[in-house]
Amino acid sequence: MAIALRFAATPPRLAAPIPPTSAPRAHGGVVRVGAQGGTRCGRRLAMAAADSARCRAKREGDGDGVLAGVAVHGGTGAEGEDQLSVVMKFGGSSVSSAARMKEVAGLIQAFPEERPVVVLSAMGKTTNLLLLAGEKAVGCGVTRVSEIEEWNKLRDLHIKTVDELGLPRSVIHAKLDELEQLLKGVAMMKELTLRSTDYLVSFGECMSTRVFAAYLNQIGVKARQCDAFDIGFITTDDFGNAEILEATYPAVAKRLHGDWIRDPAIPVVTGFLGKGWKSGAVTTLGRGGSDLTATTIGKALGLREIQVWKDVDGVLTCDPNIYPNARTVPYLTFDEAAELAYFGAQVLHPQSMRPAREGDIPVRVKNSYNPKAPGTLIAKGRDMDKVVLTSIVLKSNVTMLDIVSTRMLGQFGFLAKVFSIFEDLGISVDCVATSEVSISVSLDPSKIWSRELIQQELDHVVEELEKIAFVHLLQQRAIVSLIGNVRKSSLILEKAFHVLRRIGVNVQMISQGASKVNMSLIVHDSEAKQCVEALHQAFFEGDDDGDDCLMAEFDEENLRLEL
Ligand SMILES: Nc1ncnc2c1ncn2[C@@H]1O[C@H](COP(=O)(O)OP(=O)(O)O)[C@@H](O)[C@H]1O
Ligand SMILES: N[C@@H](CC(=O)OP(=O)(O)O)C(=O)O
Repeated sequence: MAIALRFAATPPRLAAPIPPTSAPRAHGGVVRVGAQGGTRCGRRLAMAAADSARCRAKREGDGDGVLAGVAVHGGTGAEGEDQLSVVMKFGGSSVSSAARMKEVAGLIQAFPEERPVVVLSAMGKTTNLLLLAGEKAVGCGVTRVSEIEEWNKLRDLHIKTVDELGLPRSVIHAKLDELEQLLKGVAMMKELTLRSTDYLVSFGECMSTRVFAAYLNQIGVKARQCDAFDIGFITTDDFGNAEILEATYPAVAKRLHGDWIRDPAIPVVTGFLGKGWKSGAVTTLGRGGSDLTATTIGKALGLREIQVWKDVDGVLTCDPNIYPNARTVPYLTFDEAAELAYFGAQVLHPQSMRPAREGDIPVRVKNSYNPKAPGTLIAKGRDMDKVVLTSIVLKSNVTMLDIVSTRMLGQFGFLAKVFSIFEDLGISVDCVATSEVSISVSLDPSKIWSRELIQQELDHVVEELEKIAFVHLLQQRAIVSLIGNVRKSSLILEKAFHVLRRIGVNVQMISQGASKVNMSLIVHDSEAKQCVEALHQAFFEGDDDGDDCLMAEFDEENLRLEL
């Protein structure tokens, strides 16, 4: 086993298609792409809004396209009384039952001064049930679709929810009928493509939002259900993992703002969904993609804040399922949060920080089960002086490749050749460590927001790389990422290696990204959980050192949302 100890440059994120900066008119004529007036979100919103025949806002004539009363960027409090002000995104666990929907409606009512855009995920585990139902439909025959356990479960859950909320079943009937027809179609065709899978799972969000919007209206909170694919979410046609195109921002701003001005009602938007710009078909943004829907809306409208409501007290010092003593991280930068998500923390979608960072809109992670908890505030910067380590993230089931050049020292172009092979095969690389003649990389076969690597593909990569190098394939590895202040890397690494030596774990590769917030250690999968526990105890639970690592105290601003 080669151990590459040289720090690598930024982990390359290969295989991301380069999206067109603006897309032509989407098929079906539902989404019309507005002209883009510039890069700043306020300018974009202003131009989009100006383009709207329905928009009552008047051009001020400042020559910059900024409209009176239109929120131009986050955090300034510049938005007028008649503008949408925040995004409130509620994940599946927050809306898993009628009781939960009532709680969430209560949360929205608890902030009467806010004019939120609400983004919802599918109820509870509906997305998983839909995927399983689809798989079963492929092999079960049309006549047996009604017996598919997962279909029955999710139908019963939605009917029960509607009943318990005192809503007419008609709120959900059309969608349930359509879904049953779709499953029968899958059974008849004996085929489920990526495209039809996206259409199938879209029913989860389409149903939860219809139920919730109807409930808000019933309790006197005026709401309007919106399907993301009908209000301007334009994506690539990468079904299962579509990327949002730039044209989305003006289109969504124009539509949501225009509707609000014409007839103020809280928009209840489907998370996770978009519309492929070539196919016009429903696409999904990768598992957990509703976070990205929320931040995209936040940037599009230049809102003051994006709230993502979960079932945990915020972003924690590690995954509570791995180690229950995890604590809340009060503050994070966009970079830290993005790195944390990219390296496997399920709590945030990996791409979701990008729109928030670009629009400079703070993201607040809150617990819908414990709204009094202050949560985590993610913003552009924070005082890093006292920060040592912020969070520990574990990504399991990682495959590693040690690639050693067959040529002599001083050969140029070796790295370029290696990465062009990954690019050609569309394979994503997480961590890299290099020396002049060797390179170690980690690949992630179980990536849920990227394509899955299968053994055949791995064999193919190895075959291609063997044309220029000796290659060792190492599976069942794990990446333990230390997200923190890389300016204190010596302190972090000294302490981490001390701990790992004490518990007898050998680090197989180390990589420090140029992001300056992440140091990744690769260990064997079987030792990973033990590593996280020991590192957590040392960094966050130690008598003296723990204080160093815990972040600044919660301040008043962060407590603002307390009920
Ligand atoms: N570092 C972390 N901080 C908080 N939660 C984490 C972390 N790592 C993993 N998780 C998991 O992420 C879950 C919340 O994310 P997710 O299930 O996507 O929420 P939602 O569906 O409500 O949007 C938590 O229940 C927790 O199990
Ligand atoms: N329902 C989708 C999208 C989503 O964002 O869900 P959640 O917010 O519950 O992670 C999923 O399960 O992937």
